[in-house]
Amino acid sequence: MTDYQDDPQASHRRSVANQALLTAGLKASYDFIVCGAGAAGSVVARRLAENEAVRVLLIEAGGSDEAEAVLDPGLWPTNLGTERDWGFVAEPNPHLNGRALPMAMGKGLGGGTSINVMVWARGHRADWDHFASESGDARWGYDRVLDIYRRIENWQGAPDHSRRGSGGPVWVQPALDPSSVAHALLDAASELGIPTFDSPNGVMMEGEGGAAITDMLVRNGRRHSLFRAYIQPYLDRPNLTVLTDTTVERVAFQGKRAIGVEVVRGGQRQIIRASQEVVLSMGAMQTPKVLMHSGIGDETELRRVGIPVRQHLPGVGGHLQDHVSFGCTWEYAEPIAPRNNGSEATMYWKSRPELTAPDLLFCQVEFPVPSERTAARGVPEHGWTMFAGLAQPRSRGRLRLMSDDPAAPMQIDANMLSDPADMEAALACIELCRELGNAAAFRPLVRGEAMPGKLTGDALKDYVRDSAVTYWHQTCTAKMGRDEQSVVDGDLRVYGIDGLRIADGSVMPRVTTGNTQAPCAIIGEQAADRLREAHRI
Ligand SMILES: Cc1cc2nc3c(=O)[nH]c(=O)nc-3n(C[C@H](O)[C@H](O)[C@H](O)COP(=O)(O)OP(=O)(O)OC[C@H]3O[C@@H](n4cnc5c(N)ncnc54)[C@H](O)[C@@H]3O)c2cc1C
Repeated sequence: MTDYQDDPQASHRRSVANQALLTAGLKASYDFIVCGAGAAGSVVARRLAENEAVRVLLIEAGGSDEAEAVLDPGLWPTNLGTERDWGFVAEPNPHLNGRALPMAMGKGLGGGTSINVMVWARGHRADWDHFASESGDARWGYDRVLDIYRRIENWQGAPDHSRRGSGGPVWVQPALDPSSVAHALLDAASELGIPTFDSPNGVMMEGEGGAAITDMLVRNGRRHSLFRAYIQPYLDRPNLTVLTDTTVERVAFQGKRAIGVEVVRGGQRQIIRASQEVVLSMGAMQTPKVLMHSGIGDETELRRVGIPVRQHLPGVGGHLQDHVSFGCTWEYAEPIAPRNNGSEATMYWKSRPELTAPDLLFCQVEFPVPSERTAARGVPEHGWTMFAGLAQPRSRGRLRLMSDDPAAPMQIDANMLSDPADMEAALACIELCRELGNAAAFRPLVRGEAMPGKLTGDALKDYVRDSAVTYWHQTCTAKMGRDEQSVVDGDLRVYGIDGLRIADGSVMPRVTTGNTQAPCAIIGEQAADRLREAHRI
């Protein structure tokens, strides 16, 4: 293995030549096939390929990540709506005044981690303990997960030996030299009696929450996606083939055993076999879609679109969760240029004092981020937005096939704010945002609040419905657990099927409290551990 950072040009040349050779001589069979080179898929493929005797194929529908829009941390918004975004759109939602929300997800090497905001957020202790109790497997519990985080991180901030590691592949750094507006957020939190911490990824997420400067995946001023962290240093290996621009349509079977995948590449359909296992890591929209096209899902739903049933699993495509977010915006007194990724301070807090863990999630954005509806209310030219969301929403959505054609889009019923408890939490969230943004700490920096302003009753509820957008944290559509709605067990094996596991955001029993790429890395690590154990590799 070469360290890509030490000699990037030579490594790059070697990697390109190696991958050209491997993909030109694509084999009919590999030991393991990992579908999707996003957050979790990159981790699984790398860990399997660490054993030189194991032949791994990593398949990705999108293309290269070598683009300034990917690598420059400040350019992340410019990827939305491009070929690097799947461009999903949810159904019109009556709880959002009939709005149909765009639900971007990353397409290309790195998946979401090549177009996201780079925030590194580990999830709360309670999330991981919930995963353990749902799966009945203590290895999903917080203490074990903390060990994995220590193993995978290359932490660049203040030492915290009991919680942070420094020898792993994932370079994590606190925002370097953050903007005055990020410091103001921490000061405003203190004014309200909310504790502040050195990092959002230490003790802060073991209790009630707090505020901190953001940890991010940025190295030497460039995006450090999980593909770059895990796969890039292995691209020159003979046992890891990375196949881009290739779409997995179905899993191939012999009876109830997965024996490979059916893919479309350059307009041609072909089957590539896996002698050991197939791992689905295509994200919370595409993994359930491929499962359903493979005959794994709710039998009534499958029959409705004419797909023969291989395994009845009613939870496939159900339980869709996401962090719904509402933007509150302040106008700057004088323009302040965004720094780093433009989101350098974060906060987690509670909508009700009796809660023991945060249910609200705040990422400060150093430019205005209105929804398409609230844009009409007047957006300042220069300002900042509190991107404030529900960290533990109760509403659940559902994905449905509209046809037996894998190329056809799905019906995405995101169903945000359908549970009345979510509206209550949203109102508390906006109230807290306004207290923060109007606190004394911000006064030297802002001219005033641009939106929502002092609204009450139905007008405030209307603001919630008009401003709601996705945090891009789609998860839970093939959940891990032991009830009849569960799709995978604690070892991430698909119930009723041999040789098929899922490793991505879709297996979460509930969305984690915070941004989701770090938890997806953990899911990838857990999958790899179980695979290595099962196959003694
Ligand atoms: C705009 C945006 C901003 C975000 N900001 C943050 C943030 O700051 N911090 C954070 O923690 N999280 C953030 N997220 C969320 C985070 O990136 C995702 O939760 C995470 O990437 C999900 O990981 P995953 O492994 O489930 O799937 P993904 O990373 O989405 O990877 C799935 C991969 O599978 C590929 N694929 C899909 N279908 C097929 C197919 N049929 N055949 C072959 N390949 C296929 C996709 O192209 C993709 O590369 C953001 C997401 C977006 C879109």
